Amino acid sequence: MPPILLPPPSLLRVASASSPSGADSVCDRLGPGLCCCYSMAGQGFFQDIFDGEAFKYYADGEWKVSSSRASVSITNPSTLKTQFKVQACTQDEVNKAIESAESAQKLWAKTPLWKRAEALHKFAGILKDQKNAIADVLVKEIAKPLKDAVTEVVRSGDLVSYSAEEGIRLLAEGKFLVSDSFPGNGRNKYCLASKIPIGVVLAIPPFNYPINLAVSKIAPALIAGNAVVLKPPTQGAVAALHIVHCIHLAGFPKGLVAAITGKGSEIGDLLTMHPGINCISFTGGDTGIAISRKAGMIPLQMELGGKDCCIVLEDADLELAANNVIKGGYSYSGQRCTAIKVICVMESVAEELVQKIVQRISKLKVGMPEDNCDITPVVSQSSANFIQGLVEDAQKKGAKFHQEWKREGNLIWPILIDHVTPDMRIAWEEPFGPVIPVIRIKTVEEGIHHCNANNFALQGCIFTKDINKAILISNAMESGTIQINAAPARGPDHFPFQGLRDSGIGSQGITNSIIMMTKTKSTVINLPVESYTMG
Ligand SMILES: NC(=O)C1=CN([C@@H]2O[C@H](COP(=O)(O)OP(=O)(O)OC[C@H]3O[C@@H](n4cnc5c(N)ncnc54)[C@H](OP(=O)(O)O)[C@@H]3O)[C@@H](O)[C@H]2O)C=CC1
Ligand SMILES: O=C(O)[C@H](O)COP(=O)(O)O
Repeated sequence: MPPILLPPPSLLRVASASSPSGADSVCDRLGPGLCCCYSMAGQGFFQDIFDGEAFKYYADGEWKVSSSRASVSITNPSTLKTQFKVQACTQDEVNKAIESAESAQKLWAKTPLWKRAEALHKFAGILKDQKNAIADVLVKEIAKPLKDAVTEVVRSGDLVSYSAEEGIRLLAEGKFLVSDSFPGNGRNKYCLASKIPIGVVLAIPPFNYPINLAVSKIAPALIAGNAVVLKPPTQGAVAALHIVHCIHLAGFPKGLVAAITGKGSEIGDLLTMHPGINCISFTGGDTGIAISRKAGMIPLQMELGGKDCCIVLEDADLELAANNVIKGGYSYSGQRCTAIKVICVMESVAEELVQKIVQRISKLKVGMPEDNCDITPVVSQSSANFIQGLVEDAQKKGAKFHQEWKREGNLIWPILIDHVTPDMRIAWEEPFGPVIPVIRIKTVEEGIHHCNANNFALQGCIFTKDINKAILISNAMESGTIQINAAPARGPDHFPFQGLRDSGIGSQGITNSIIMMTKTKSTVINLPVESYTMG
């Protein structure tokens, strides 16, 4: 079926002043059903991945339609209409994809490192060439602001190339050990230890970075000689399928990479408990905790939720702190695990900081992702309802609001909730939305305590001009990463990135991911007599 070509967005939407969401857009006038919204998804370069109704899944080097004849609908968070459909894959299709990945991996493990790197560089190049088409999908699928969507694709291409280069160096090295360093031994044993592939890696990224958090698993896995089975988030699946097409065109061996679509709640256990899976790399919510209890004897890499605590001291640069709260707390409408999720500010400077943040919030552009607004609709109605629940709880318990609560569909206007107390849910829970609580503290220890009392322990940050104090506080904050004088962030993507307690297992970042997706093999040479290499 030829791709449907639609006029550009400007002809489709008429945003009225009162409702920036363009409530009277052509899509609405056309009534319920598949949104007419313009999209480059599955067209031109990507037409092979689309069957005219639903996007295909990818296995054994081919784009396929599921025998289930069923599909999963994906709702555009901005229009609340079905935007895309993907295959609901069957158990048999999952099994076949994993079998094909297992056999392809055996050959891939014998592919020279430079050839693996060459294929990854080719993938990165195609991905970056297609940044606009893929960014357009992110806008429609997860309401990511267009500028951030393009950034995510480019950043992902860079991550793939960096993984290729890092892998060539890292995996070219092993260890050579001699036996006499251990008491009682002479030098008659040589040990050659090297990193070898782990097998088939199951990659499960979340909705908020369906491209970057997919390649952050795929690229390290591939350079390390593994196969990859990708289970993309339902919302974000079409964007993920677009990058899989870039992998397909880069010429990786048939079957080495598979992309299985379907609701995590329906096929998730089949994948995570499958005997053919040798490692799981997961990013998302507490689903990861459930998975860690079901998975077998395999390595797990988990990056879960966060309640990143921002501690502001009396000597802080409050302009800097306020700027970072805006960038670090409200970008992508707070839907980042590393977003600032609670501010603990010394009460002597609290009023001044709050006013600076309030003034900056008033300048944030609220509206649609196509228009590059700062605050766009959150990913789903259930997410918006959850956020509203936390806000209402705080309101009921006496928190002070500096902005009116305002919501239109999934679009939530940014708010700062002040004088938050520990009895309020928002002091502890992760809204994953554009709402930030402020707790006024009398001592730094109160801030550190609040940070450490949470089940989450992903990142945190401190604003102070006293570097010695910053280090001491950072040491006391039990989180995976502490940023000093900047907002939490995962990037740059080669930095180690890890969550403690309920925020994760293991460590990401390109190098740590490559290492985690390998295992060690030792070969010991036993000499008939001791032998010392002489100069
Ligand atoms: N650490 C982080 O970066 C992120 C944290 N989060 C946190 O998680 C919360 C929920 O977000 P959400 O994206 O729904 O996170 P989920 O944990 O529900 O989903 C993450 C991924 O896991 C898949 N999944 C769901 N159930 C299973 C299962 N039983 N077995 C295997 N995979 C499964 C999902 O697929 P499917 O979409 O089909 O369900 C998705 O691909 C957020 O509000 C936030 O608190 C969310 C995103 C990123
Ligand atoms: O899981 C997330 O939300 C991302 O890891 C955050 O990445 P960022 O800090 O680079 O936005």
